[in-house]
Amino acid sequence: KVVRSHYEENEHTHSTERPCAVCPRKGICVPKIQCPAHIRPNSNNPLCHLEGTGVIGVCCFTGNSHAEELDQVMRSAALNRDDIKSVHKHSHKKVAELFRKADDLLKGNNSVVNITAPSYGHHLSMVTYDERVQKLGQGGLLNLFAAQELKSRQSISDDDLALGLTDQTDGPFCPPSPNCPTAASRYRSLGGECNNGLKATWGAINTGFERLLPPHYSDGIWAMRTSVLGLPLPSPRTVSHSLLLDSSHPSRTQNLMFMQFGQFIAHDISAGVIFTMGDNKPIACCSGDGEDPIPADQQHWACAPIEIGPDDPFYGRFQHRCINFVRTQVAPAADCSVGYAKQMNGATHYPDLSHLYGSTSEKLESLKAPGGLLKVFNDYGRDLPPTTEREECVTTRDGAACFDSGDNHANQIISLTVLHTIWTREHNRVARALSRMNPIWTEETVFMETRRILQAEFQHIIYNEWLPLLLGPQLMQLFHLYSARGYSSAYDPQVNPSLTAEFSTAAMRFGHSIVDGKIMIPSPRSGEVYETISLPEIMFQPSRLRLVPFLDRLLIGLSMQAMQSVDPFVTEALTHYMFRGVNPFGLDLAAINIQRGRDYGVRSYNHYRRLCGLEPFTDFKQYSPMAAQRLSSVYNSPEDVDLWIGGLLEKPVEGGLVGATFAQIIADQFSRLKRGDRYFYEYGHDTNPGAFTSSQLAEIKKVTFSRIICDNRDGVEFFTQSPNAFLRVDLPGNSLVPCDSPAIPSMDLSRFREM
Ligand code: HEM
Ligand SMILES: [Ca+2]
Repeated sequence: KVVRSHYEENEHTHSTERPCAVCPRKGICVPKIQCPAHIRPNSNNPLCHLEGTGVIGVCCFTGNSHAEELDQVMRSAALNRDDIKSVHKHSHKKVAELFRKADDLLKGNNSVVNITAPSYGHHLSMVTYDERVQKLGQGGLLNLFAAQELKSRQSISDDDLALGLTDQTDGPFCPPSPNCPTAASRYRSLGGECNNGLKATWGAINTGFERLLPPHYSDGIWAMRTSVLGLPLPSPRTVSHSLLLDSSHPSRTQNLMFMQFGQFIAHDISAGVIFTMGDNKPIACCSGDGEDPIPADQQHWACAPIEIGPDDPFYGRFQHRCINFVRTQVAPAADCSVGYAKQMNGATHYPDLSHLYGSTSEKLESLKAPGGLLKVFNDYGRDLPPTTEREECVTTRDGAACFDSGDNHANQIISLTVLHTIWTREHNRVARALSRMNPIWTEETVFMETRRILQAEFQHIIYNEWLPLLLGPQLMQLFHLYSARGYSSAYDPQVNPSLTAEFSTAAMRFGHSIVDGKIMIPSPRSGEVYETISLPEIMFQPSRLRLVPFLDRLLIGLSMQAMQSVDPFVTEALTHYMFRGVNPFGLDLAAINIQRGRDYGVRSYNHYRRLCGLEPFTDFKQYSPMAAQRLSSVYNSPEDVDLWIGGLLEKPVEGGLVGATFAQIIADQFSRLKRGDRYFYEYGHDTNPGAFTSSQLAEIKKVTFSRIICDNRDGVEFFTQSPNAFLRVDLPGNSLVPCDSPAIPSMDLSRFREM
């Protein structure tokens, strides 16, 4: 039988008979993206057939994961000791100088973002209160400047740098190693450390994003990318307003709950940590409200403000020439090595509900209530998340409320706050049931067992319900993402679960295209819209949650309203008005996404096409005529196109929502998060120290998101729910049914009674 590769039309026709089905030299046949080393010059990775699919992959010799293993072998000569010593000294001096300069800036009155400015909302979406970050961030810079200095002394080559210098373990800063218990804990650690028996920091909070491909920094280390033609890249704001229009294209299948759940997943696993002034104050890079960039010699060194052209169709009206943008902190490598910048993730990389429970014991303690419960704000008989005194909501007038969460970002948009509410209630529901069944358990046991069950429910919903709708059946199968029948045996201790820069700055941000600028709140009288809320009105303004019928109405509204499609159309709520508060303008999230990709040193779009085995677009004409015309009006070369933009222009994969490049970056990420997580809910006792019994696992696998909604909403006006919570209710087979319908099964918690 002759099969044609679906990845690369002209590549190769060959037979599924041996030897194509078998890799030489103990190579493993994997999708191309899982073997980044295959695109290196001189690499010789034979093509092969992926098991059972006829799809073409490559024979990979680098452990079926990152390019890392090979990098170590390829590292050239060791560095001279004296050289290193003087480099360390230089680096300490430079960091001390920078921080002194930043302190001086604080004395002026122009350096901190005003609390009423839209950029303050941006800051609140990213700020971390983890005290360890300050020192780690400085350490990251120390090691970074050491790399810069070594390079300027010509002690290391560009190739060495691109390969990450992973065996050079002599940077000026060494992060503290985690203290792992000798016997593995039954529960995940709060910060994600000690998951991998040998690599204790893999997937932990405050560690770096890994990457699929070596970075594109213009100095090889941290400076932001320029055009391949040596010119500056177009301003991200120009790209945004020239390419991304606001026009409604509702999805024919998915509802807004799919969107909202996506953001909820994103907040669990991905949270870039940006630089701040002392005391966590937001750095200002523009003067006033955004009139102009602050002159370079007076700017904070972490500033990379986005320039707005004088003829900007929106910001021009306000004579604005600048959008505030602060760069992401750099994480020191666990092995103290020096090298190019890897940005710091302020969330545990695993989907473990860290945004619900917090990632430090101090935070967790502040969220716990007696009886193994999570604290709530009991609002006239309804449980809402606990309120916070921190200034992070737009109004503080009487009756307003602002809520706490594990990650401090739950108020960003009210539909996100609603999901935090639902999961808080689910914790307390399960905890009460466990505690009734197991009266001898301590409060702590009740709490930790409940957390373990909720983490499993959440993972099950992601892999069983959410991802298949995003990626379509073929990639789900190719990347082994479907749930197993019983236990899964996919764990691989060689796989680094860490998020990739490409996933966080581009592929997973497909979600910004599916946001609708308005949320329709239905009235209990069927078919009528009671209220249409414009999105910027509910950013950092969650007080509506206190209105008794609101939570139920929003939940049903999210399931009835279509989400937007993944395409180059993004709502103005995000591109003009994000976090506007009381201002006539807000921020442009699209421009921020593009700048963030450049901040992380993510390569241009074509590199990832090649990585996925797709033909690169070397001529703008290879895009659709409309896109080609717009792209060529802003970019100097097709090799410059930003990954997030290129990805949004692709047409969706069969049965999924995103195009081939995003789909593969996302599939690769969730495959790592499964294979590289010893505590993944489907693993048995041979792998997982907190494994479920097979009958418990079978109960967990009955859980759907519709069940979680049914069990935890108020049930005041609406009593029905669609079986698939992420699909439109007008699809055949998904119309609203009562919550006790067999179409929405429940897990039997009696399986969790201790014998
Ligand atoms: C509901 C409206 C949403 C708003 C207002 C919003 C806003 C934001 C903001 C302000 C950032 C930080 C940008 C930066 O400085 O780099 C961000 C990052 C991000 N967003 Fe959204 N977002 C929304 C929905 C979504 C959805 C639906 C998804 C996914 C399905 C998503 C995925 C992400 C990801 C992956 C990041 C990167 C997080 C990080 O590592 O820092 N967002 N978003
Ligand atoms: Ca997490």
